[in-house]
Amino acid sequence: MFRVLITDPLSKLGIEQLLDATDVKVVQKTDLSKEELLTEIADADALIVRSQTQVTAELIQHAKKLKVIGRAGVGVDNIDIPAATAQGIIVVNAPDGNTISTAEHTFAMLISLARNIPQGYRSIVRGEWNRKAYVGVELNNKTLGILGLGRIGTELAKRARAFHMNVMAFDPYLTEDRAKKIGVQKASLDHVIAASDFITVHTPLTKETRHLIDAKAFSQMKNGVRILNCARGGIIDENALFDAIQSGKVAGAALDVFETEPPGEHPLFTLPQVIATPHLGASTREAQENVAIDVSQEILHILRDEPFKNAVNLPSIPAELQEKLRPYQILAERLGSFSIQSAEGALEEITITFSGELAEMDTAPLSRIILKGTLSHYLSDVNYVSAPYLAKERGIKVTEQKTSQSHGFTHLIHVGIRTDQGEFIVSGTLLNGLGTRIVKIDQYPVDVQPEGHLLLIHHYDRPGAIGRVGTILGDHGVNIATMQVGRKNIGGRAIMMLHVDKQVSETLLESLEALDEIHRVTAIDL
Ligand SMILES: NC(=O)C1=CN([C@@H]2O[C@H](COP(=O)(O)OP(=O)(O)OC[C@H]3O[C@@H](n4cnc5c(N)ncnc54)[C@H](O)[C@@H]3O)[C@@H](O)[C@H]2O)C=CC1
Ligand SMILES: O=C(O)CCC(=O)C(=O)O
Repeated sequence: MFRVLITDPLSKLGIEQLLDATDVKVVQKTDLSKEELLTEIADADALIVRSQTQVTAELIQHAKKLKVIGRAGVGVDNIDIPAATAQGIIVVNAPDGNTISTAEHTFAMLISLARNIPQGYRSIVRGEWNRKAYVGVELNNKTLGILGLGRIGTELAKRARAFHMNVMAFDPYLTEDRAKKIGVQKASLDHVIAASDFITVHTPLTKETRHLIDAKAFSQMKNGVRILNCARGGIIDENALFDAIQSGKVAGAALDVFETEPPGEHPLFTLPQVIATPHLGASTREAQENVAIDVSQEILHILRDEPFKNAVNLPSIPAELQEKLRPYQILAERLGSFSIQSAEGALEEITITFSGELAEMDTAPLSRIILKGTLSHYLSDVNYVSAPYLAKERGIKVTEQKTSQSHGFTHLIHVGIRTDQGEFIVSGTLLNGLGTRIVKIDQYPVDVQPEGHLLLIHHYDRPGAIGRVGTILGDHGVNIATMQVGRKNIGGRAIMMLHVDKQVSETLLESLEALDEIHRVTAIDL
């Protein structure tokens, strides 16, 4: 039974599939203290949050069983992604469900800002009738500058175009083609900042976007510019905004998000030019249902080991590709494990080569699995989320390459290991109907099923060597299930690959290594 902990309010309808699942126990506890949260997380398999719960490295450390953190929404800046990745926890979000609601909210803020609607309302309910104080501006023919033309920025642009605004956008990933399709002018950051009557930000909050709009940016803007932030507090420097409004440079600002939430009695609220909402961008019935449905679905897929799509700390893999790669997973993991157990010395580099039909596919997920297989030999709790991170942290170079040459096989995976003591390479394939096979160890062709207890023996090709190995194994009560011998030339170096029925002892390995014709014996357990 999977325990799914939900610590922020979520749509009940949206989480119905979790509540109905017979393999899931849903625990919904909001407004938990830090201590309560640390206790609750200890035995949770999945955690679902919105933006309130701060998923810190400390919280993640207390999560002993956690496989997945689900964010019912877009922004994951309340989740310590590197800490989750290091601990092998998948982070998923619901990127599409609240796009329309947030774009509509931003548009509502845009009109409210242009026409002083909140200020007018506040005045009239105070009993005033002050029409002169709240004269606004039209949107028609004005320039809207959008920083970040992703999902929300794009939907906002469409709405602004319908109001006959000129829309200008800066986004590092915006192509001329896409800009044309959406009907916006692609421009540099400086140009958008200098030419817009309204500027709205729709980027995530990252190191690069923190204070994207600062005092210098304000100084480059048109006089009387109006600013909107319905993305994340911190993208706009709030102190600089305060100064820019006071100096008259900025005519008004509409804010849905704040550097600290809740913002309390914020100095910006003392300025009549500022209108604000308490992070309501995604607060519609529809958006909340959508994101809860999406994130619940992803959580179920991950817990049940099924294909999923919206991982933030893993490259997204289309379900169709996941299905295609699935048969290779066992081979990949076993090759990773085999290679590291066979090599001697401290691991420095892993080179993974995909050949034949695999060279045509996106094999990055298989590389992660191979890496997991390799690193698991040294480290506990490695999974395919944390494996690349852990390799990098330890200075292990990982290279993936592809070649069309598959030496008569439809596909091959080669795993090359370089340690401080030498190099080792193993190649494997999936034989139609016959399962996984190791087909080459270093330069020796073999045909070995990568499973169970194996003995890899490097020896010199001399008469009697095989017999003596058999005798020693027999003396230690170890039965040989299969045996393969590979050599390059008569009397030269050779290998024996044995499947044995049980794990072998250190004493047995030492007895084998004591034989003259043997120079190395490695026990491998897969
Ligand atoms: N107020 C609210 O309730 C909500 C706020 N949000 C916020 O809105 C943000 C945007 O959401 P989506 O449009 O769904 O995300 P998205 O990922 O579709 O779009 C973000 C865009 O920002 C661009 N970008 C990244 N760095 C940039 C930079 N330095 N300069 C210019 N552009 C940059 C990206 O290329 C991307 O196109 C989210 O990250 C989230 O923080 C999202 C939903 C609700
Ligand atoms: O959960 C919420 O209401 C906040 C939505 C949001 O900010 C996001 O999806 O990034």
